[in-house]
Amino acid sequence: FVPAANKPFNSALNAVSKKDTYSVTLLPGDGIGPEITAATKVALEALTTKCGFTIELKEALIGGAAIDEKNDPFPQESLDQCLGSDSVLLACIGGYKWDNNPRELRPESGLLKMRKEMGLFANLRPAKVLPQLIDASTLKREVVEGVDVMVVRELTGDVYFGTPKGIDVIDGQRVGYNNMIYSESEIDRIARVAGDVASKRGGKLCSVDKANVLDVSQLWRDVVTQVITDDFKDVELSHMYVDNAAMQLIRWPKQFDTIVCGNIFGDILSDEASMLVGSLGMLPSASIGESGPGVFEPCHGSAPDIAGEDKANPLAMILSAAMMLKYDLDRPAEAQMLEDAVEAVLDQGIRTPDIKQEGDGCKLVGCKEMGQAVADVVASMALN
Ligand SMILES: NC(=O)C1=CN([C@@H]2O[C@H](COP(=O)(O)OP(=O)(O)OC[C@H]3O[C@@H](n4cnc5c(N)ncnc54)[C@H](O)[C@@H]3O)[C@@H](O)[C@H]2O)C=CC1
Ligand SMILES: CC(C)CC(=O)C(=O)O
Ligand SMILES: [Mg+2]
Repeated sequence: FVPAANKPFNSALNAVSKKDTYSVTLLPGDGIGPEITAATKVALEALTTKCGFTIELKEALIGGAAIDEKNDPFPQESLDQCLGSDSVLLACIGGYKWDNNPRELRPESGLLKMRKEMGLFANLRPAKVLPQLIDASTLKREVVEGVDVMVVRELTGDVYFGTPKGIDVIDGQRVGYNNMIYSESEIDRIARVAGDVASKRGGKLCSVDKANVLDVSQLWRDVVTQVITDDFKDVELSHMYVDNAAMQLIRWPKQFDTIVCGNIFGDILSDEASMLVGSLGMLPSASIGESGPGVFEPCHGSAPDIAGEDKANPLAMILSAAMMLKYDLDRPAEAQMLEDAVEAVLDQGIRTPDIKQEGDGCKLVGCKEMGQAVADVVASMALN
């Protein structure tokens, strides 16, 4: 597992070399998924037209949509299609309709299966505060201005996958249990990704755990310490208990550069970090493994409370597409164009409801119009 020196992080991916035509699997999923997918397609199409290359987007089923059609939240044919693509772009899954299904027939099981079967053990969740959105955060301007944190979340272990698990009747009452479990090798590989990410960013890595109470966290701390001190000598490593980290992220987030943590702590802390940025609808992510295509997905869920109302913010998915261009498709310049276009749209004062402030003088738009606005900017950009 050798870090690639020329990459902004150790993707360790079989990233394809730059070419004219790419195949990408598109997983629209549930809730706001189809809406943000449509908006992202419009933006991507403008980009590929402008830059003269092709991304062949082929849809596949995941989540509730797959349950409804195939009685399986991640059918084998979807997995095969993903594995055969250059990359995968996912919207989001889940919804009330499937909440009472047996566990194996819930949308979330499809998402977990996809991550496990594709070996996507590292999830990179950048929370970078854009100057245009400083006032969209519920926190004070001086707290969030300039924040740039990368959460490196382990994605295929922890309580989400540990066994034994279940709900049994013991001594006449129901008892529910899951197992928080990590092997040394699982910790080692995520620590190497985090060390590489940190060394290519600000050089500071904070490992978050609960080693004061949990044995699994003690092992986490021991292995992370060994990997970083032995093999990433330029990285300054610190450790923090997760309860304190949750508080420090709000108190003074600028103390963090790169954070590494297990699956559940990373899930929670990254949603928290989204409010530094202003909205969960702004947070992209990259899910990567040691080989094969990555999956690029917003951090948020299917937002059933606003689904079908053209209110969703598509920028997290559009920024996830930018991460895909950069890390999986060898198109860093085009990724930068998409990111620049998002900022230009925000500069124009265009806002979906989640990032609109009362009296800010900005124009309120829906999901569709936001996607089109990004596409319009891309179409008007000069090529270098
Ligand atoms: N990766 C995925 O597909 C994920 C799926 N889920 C699933 O999503 C469903 C809903 O879960 P929640 O806990 O409500 O989390 P959620 O992330 O879907 O929504 C939380 C809040 O953020 C808002 N929000 C989320 N994305 C937004 C966007 N792009 N634009 C504007 N507002 C946005 C929602 O309206 C809601 O108020 C559940 O079934 C859950 O299991 C949850 C998290 C991740
Ligand atoms: C539905 C969960 C399994 C996923 C989640 O919350 C996430 O990946 O952020
Ligand atoms: Mg989550």
